[in-house]
Amino acid sequence: MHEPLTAAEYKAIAADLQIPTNAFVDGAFRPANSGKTFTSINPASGKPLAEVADCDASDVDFAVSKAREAFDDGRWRSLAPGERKVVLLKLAKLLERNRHELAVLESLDSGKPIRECQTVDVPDTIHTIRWHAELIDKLYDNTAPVGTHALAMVVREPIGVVGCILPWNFPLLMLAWKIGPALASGCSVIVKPAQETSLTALRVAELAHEAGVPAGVFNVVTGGGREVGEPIGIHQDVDMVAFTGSTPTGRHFLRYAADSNLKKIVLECGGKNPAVVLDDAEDLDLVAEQVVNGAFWNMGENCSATSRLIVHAKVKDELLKRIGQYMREWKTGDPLDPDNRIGAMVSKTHFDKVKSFLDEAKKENLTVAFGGQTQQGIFIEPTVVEGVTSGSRLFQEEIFGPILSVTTFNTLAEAVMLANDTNYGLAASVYTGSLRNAIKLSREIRAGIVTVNCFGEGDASTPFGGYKESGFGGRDKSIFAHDNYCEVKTIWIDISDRSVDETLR
Ligand SMILES: NC(=O)C1=CN([C@@H]2O[C@H](COP(=O)(O)OP(=O)(O)OC[C@H]3O[C@@H](n4cnc5c(N)ncnc54)[C@H](O)[C@@H]3O)[C@@H](O)[C@H]2O)C=CC1
Ligand code: BAL
Repeated sequence: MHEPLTAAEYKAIAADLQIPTNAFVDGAFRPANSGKTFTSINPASGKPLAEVADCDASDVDFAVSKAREAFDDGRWRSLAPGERKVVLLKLAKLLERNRHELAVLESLDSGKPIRECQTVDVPDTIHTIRWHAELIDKLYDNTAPVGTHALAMVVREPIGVVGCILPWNFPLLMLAWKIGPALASGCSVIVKPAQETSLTALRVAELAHEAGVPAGVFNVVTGGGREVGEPIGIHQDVDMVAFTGSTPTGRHFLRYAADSNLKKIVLECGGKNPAVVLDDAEDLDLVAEQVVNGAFWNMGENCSATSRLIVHAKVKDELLKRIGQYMREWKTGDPLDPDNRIGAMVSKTHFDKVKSFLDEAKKENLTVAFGGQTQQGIFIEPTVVEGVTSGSRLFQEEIFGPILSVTTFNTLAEAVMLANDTNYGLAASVYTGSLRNAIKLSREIRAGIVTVNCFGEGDASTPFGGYKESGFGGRDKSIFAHDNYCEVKTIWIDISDRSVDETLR
């Protein structure tokens, strides 16, 4: 279904793209109230890709009023779940039909390799929308065990108007992780894409409208964090914010909620994810392949990227040799060429941040085992740095780029201590031939996702989110995500013959 095209075919699609550039509010594209735009850059070429509406608080106010209107009059929330499902499945179909265009737009806007856009970002986006659509007419409400004198119904209701604040590393997929359950549940959404990557969200909103999502239910307001994100965060009429991005920005949203209407906040933030390799790991080739994929997939611009290799001292040299071999398959270059697995960093600002960690490695006299170079433009080669200790910035800080640090240990207790020795707790991988060690480590590592003898993020049916400073308030994906977008209401119906005095007792 998601058959790859050739580089020439992708370039032909790129040349013909109709790029959406205005905000999408109340079922129509609109420029910013101020008429201002910002330039979206193609990170691979450094050239302008589009002039996008640079919205502000007045655009947010308008979008929220339309989203509220749509929520209150019930044009979406009051449909039977099965009716919302039909519309969302139609959206999935339209996404499928436009899959090549969406993949190319995503790649041009973010610098991601097209092979990943085509094989992961777009199909997983479609699958996520389908999964939540298919779930929604199979969820039952409950009755509480209160006895026969009353019927106590416990019902879920859509929470209302939801702000979805998106990052730039998976623009389509993070959109789907938020709007999938939010729209299926009956909420209205105001999506704020990252400024670096606004384009695919606009196209999806247009397709959702075509699929039959009513006007006002799915709005996209483009612009900066301070100009659009903050007004959503402090808005009195936004009931919830679902956020993916950095931990410092996540903290802002907790403050916005505290300073406004105590809106519900769900945060999916950064990670500093370990791959722990024990000396009983059975197949070091498999370990090397998985670690390389975990570290360098999406250029390491991934909150769940494997960024710390914590390896038993006995197997470190052998594993690094094999990692070096697998890294040869990870060519850096033009993201629209499906042979390349490493594209451009998302922006010059982010490139500078990631490069500063290469400089830091030099400053700390660490050994660069592989890579370590930048390439013309804002490309960074996959890099492995050895001898990193827990005090190093490379060990503690989220790099969000293709840099893997290597630290050795000698005992299991030391491995657990190192794995847990950061403020983050999103994901971890454990490589071992012992079932006992796999279970022990999976339990002792404080992270929301632990994979055994593989790297991965689960699938649509598994919750995604972190412990500690990696997350707050709920999980993305799976049936748990629906809880984020719902209030729980108790409806108590007394059917006893008792007097008021008796029922009060
Ligand atoms: N957990 C994750 O998936 C992500 C983590 N990051 C981390 O964050 C670092 C910085 O990247 P950024 O793009 O600056 O991420 P960010 O966390 O600042 O941006 C995420 C979203 O929040 C918005 N935003 C930014 N500042 C805001 C504010 N004060 N109020 C309201 N909304 C605001 C942005 O416009 C964007 O839509 C990266 O180097 C990486 O370490 C970045 C993107 C995704
Ligand atoms: N790995 C998918 C979620 C994220 O990076 O934000």
